[in-house]
Order: sequence, then C-alpha cells, then structure tokens
Amino acid sequence: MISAFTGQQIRDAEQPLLDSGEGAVLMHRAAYGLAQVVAREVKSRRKLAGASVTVLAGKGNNGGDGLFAAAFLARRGMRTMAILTAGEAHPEGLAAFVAAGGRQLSLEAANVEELAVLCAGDDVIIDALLGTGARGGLRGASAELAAALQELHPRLVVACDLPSGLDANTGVVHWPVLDADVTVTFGGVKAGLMADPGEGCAGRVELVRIGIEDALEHCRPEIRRLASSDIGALLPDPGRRAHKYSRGVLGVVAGSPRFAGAAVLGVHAAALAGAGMVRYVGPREAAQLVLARTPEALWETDHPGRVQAWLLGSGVDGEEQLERARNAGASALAHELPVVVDAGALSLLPQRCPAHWILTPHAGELATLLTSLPSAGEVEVTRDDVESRPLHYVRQAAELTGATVLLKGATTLVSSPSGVVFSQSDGTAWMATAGSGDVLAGVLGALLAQSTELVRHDDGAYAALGLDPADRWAALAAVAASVHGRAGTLASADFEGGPLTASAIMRAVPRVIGSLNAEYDRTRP
Ligand SMILES: NC(=O)C1=CN([C@@H]2O[C@H](COP(=O)(O)OP(=O)(O)OC[C@H]3O[C@@H](n4cnc5c(N)ncnc54)[C@H](O)[C@@H]3O)[C@@H](O)[C@H]2O)[C@@H](O)CC1
Ligand SMILES: Nc1ncnc2c1ncn2[C@@H]1O[C@H](COP(=O)(O)OP(=O)(O)O)[C@@H](O)[C@H]1O
Ligand SMILES: [K+]
Repeated sequence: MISAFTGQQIRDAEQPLLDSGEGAVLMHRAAYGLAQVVAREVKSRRKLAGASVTVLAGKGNNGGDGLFAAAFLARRGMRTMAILTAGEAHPEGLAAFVAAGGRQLSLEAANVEELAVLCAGDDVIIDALLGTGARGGLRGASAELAAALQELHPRLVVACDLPSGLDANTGVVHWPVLDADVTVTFGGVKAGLMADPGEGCAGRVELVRIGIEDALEHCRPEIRRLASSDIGALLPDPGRRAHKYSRGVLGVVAGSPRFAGAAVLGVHAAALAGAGMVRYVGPREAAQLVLARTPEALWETDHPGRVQAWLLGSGVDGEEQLERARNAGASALAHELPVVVDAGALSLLPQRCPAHWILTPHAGELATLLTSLPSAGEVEVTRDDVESRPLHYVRQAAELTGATVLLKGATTLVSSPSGVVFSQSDGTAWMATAGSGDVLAGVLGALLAQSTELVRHDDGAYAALGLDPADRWAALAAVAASVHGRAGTLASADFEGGPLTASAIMRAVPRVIGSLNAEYDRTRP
C-alpha cells in the first residue's frame, strides 16, 4: 500500500531531525535524489553532458532543493541556469549552484516572456518555486512564467516535491500550474499527489527517501492507495469446496426499457468478476437482452430469491423499476446486506446508510446528491465544485450519508464514513465512455457478494491493513476501482493503446483478476 500524508505530517516527521541540526542533511538527500531522477530522465532521451537544465527557484527550501540539485547536475556536465523568482533565494543552495558554475537570472515583470522562451527549449525544467510551505498559489510574475511555459509545451518538466501551486494536503490546484512529467517527492508522498486535480498535474510520482520514513509509519495516512500485492490479498478466493451459493449471489436491479444496456453490462460484468450467480430483477424487455448476453443469469420479477449483496440503480428509470430498487434496498437494510447504489438509486437513500452501502456517483451525481441532502445545509453544489475539490466532497458525502462513497473519475476516490480515503488511478482516459460505470458497478457488486463474510469477520488481509471493520468496505470498493481501471488499461493495450468500449473493459476483467491472483500466489509471504 502506498500511503500519502499532509504537509503538516511531513513537517512533524522532519522536526526532530531539524531540531538536532540535520536540516542540511535532509535537504542534501532530497536534492541528490531529485538530481538522480532528472539525470535518468534526460539520459533516456539524450547524452547528459551538454544537456540544458533550468531550475525555477522560489525563495524557500523548495527552491533550495532545486538549486542544490542543479549544482549536482552542473558537476555532471549539464548546462545549468537558475531563474530566481522572488528577488532572494535559499542562500546555501544559491552558493552551491554558483560554485558549480551555474548561471542565474532574476525574474521580473518585464522579462517574463523573454525568460519563458529562453528556457522552454531546454532539455529539462525543474519546478522548485513552491513546496509544502506554500500558502495559496503562484502570484505575480511567477504565475505569469508558469502560464507562459505551459503554453510553450516544454520538453520535460520535473517538479520538486510537488508541482508549484498544488495544495499538498488536498490536491486542490491554484491555477496556473506548470504540468510536470515527473514529480520527485521527498520523505513521503503528499496527499495532494493522489487526488485530482493535483494528481493530473503531477505526472509520474517518484518518492525519494530522506530519513523520515520510519517516523511517518506511525502516522494515519491521509490517503491510501492499494498496490497489486494488496489487491491480490483482498480478492476473494473461492476455495476448493466452493459451490455457486457459497461463492455469493448478487441481485441486480438495473436497466429499464429505456436504458436496457446498463442491465446487460452490469449483470455480465458481475458474472465475469466471479459472482457465483446473478439474479436479475427487472422488466421483460431488459431481461431478454440480459439473458441473451448472460444466459447464466436468472430473471426474477418481483420476489427474488436469496442474495448476499445487491446492485441497485444503473440505468434505472421509470416508477416500476424504481419501486423494485426501493424494495430491494429495504430488504437489504432489513437483512444487513451490502449494496452498490449507482445512478438512479442515488435518489433512494434512507435517512442514514450503513457503511456497507457503497454509493458510486460520478462528479455530477455527487453534486446532485449533496445538493439534495438536508444535512448539507441547503447549499447548491455543482459538478465544477466537486471536480475542483473531490477529496473534500467525497469525505463530506460519506460523513453525511453514513455510506461508503466511491467517486468516479480519472483518479477514483473512496471514502468511508469515518473519513478513511483510498485513491486508485489504474485506468486510462479511454475509459471515459458510455457504460464504463455500469461495468464498475457490476464488478463491485460481484466482489461484495463474494466477500461479505470476509470483510465483516476477516482477521487476515483486511485486518492487516489496520482498518476498523467499517472502513474495510472502502478497501473493497478500492479493489473494484483498481480491477476496473486495470481492465481498461489492459484492454486498451490489446488495441495498441487505442479506444475502448465498455464491453472491451468488461471482457478484460477475468484476465486482470487472474493475473493479480497469480502474482499474489507467486509472491505471498
Ligand atoms: N524542512 C526540511 O528540512 C526539508 C524541506 N524540504 C523542502 O522544503 C520545502 C518546504 O520548504 P519551505 O517551508 O521553505 O516552503 P516553500 O519552499 O514551499 O516556500 C515557502 C516560502 O515561499 C513563500 N510563499 C508561500 N506561499 C507563497 C506564494 N503563494 N507565493 C509566493 N511565495 C510564497 C513563503 O513566505 C516562504 O518564504 C518542501 O516542499 C521540500 O521541497 C526538503 O529539502 C526536505 C527537507
Ligand atoms: N479520464 C479518465 N481516466 C480514467 N478513467 C476514467 C476517466 N474518466 C472516467 N473514468 C472512469 O470511467 C468510468 C465512467 O463511469 P460513468 O461516468 O458512471 O459512466 P457511465 O455512466 O456511462 O457508465 C468510471 O469508472 C471512471 O472512474
Ligand atoms: K515545486
């Protein structure tokens, strides 16, 4: 699992070392790690000696890291320039940079365009304007420089600790920000690098150890990300004596005469993700299509047989089907069954949901949900609001509803009602296609049906994550998001990285589960 921390948690972990006079050592390690990554990136493109690098240096320690890193790179034969943006610079960093032969220029309102053009053609730009000490975003000439460079599409941008202008705690972005190809972050991953829109500006994130990692191990992460080994451990294992009922039966109230495809995709995805059986509850027209695609499913009209979990809402439209979803929800509440609440069923929530109800809105649906919640205080929340502050709103929705909330997007965030957050970003932008969310709902439903007992009572893989039982549903939702994202990436790779349909994502699900299981079997302790 990758853990991400707030800026304050990182500073607290650094403090004892700063108090004992080791600040310079920390900075040296950070700068050396940054220089190593920059050198590796440049060398993968051309010869290092003679390559050009410009460091954009603010006045704080982030600028100091950048200047020390540039000094290392100068000694390895790179042509180095520093643009000092604040009229002053980290004194020791600047001294080291100058001693290594670096050239310095000062940014002023009058020379923004000129300096932007001067460095845009460099082999690499290091963004060391602002780090965890930032209050708000870039201002004045620094902001203009970042905006101008963004327009000029530099060859390679490496962000020092985090892209400047990004909030380290939340991923909120104060525009303009210079998008990074790689972010080299120090000591611990900043939470803002694992939530959009911040993650979208950060490129690939590389962690450099500086000696505070043991201290961070005792902190509760702000955000967690499951790695393939965690997912392998959490995926349900049928066991040799399994039969279809022990595997888990999923009931599905999805689709409608108007949106029959949602039922077809949800049911088939659930079958492919390993549900022992799927009971489809819905109108005849939709059921005929469901059974044509998934003859393994059962069609039940209004009194479905026993299930271990429900999937409600994808493509549900019209009073008749809404009523079936309402009834299934009431039965799930009475029997304490876990439920995936998607799309049309998001308007059917009880006063207070249990944590084993997992809501799966996209940003627009979350905005509608929050606007309609009386407990949110009658404020209108827009899709833009959610997209600008997804971490805030996913937590708020989980807290106010009591449910686990999975907010879909390029980075998918899952929050438990207690505020434990998972972030998965395993997909490709080709997954933004109609029906993709229906497939996710089917995968999650199948995992719920198979894992209910395990999540409630497990002393193994879930407990090993150190989560309270109510937070384990969020981990399971993160597993589903990751499997779905990996399936999209794998399916797209089959087409040389080309576009996808929801059906193609779905077909890759068994291969993803198979390979995660195989990897886990090979590497398990
Ligand atoms: N504390 C340490 O010893 C270490 C810190 N490290 C680096 O230090 C960074 C944090 O350094 P600092 O605390 O100096 O903070 P920053 O380097 O982020 O910058 C803070 C400085 O910029 C000014 N500032 C804040 N917001 C601004 C804005 N919106 N526009 C313009 N100026 C603004 C502040 O007045 C302050 O002088 C980390 O991100 C990391 O790169 C690393 O070297 C590792 C060790
Ligand atoms: N840019 C993106 N990159 C990766 N995955 C994405 C991106 N945009 C959307 N997705 C994923 O695609 C799915 C879209 O779901 P949704 O919006 O509900 O679509 P639909 O309602 O058509 O099924 C979600 O799982 C989401 O996380
Ligand atoms: K930075």
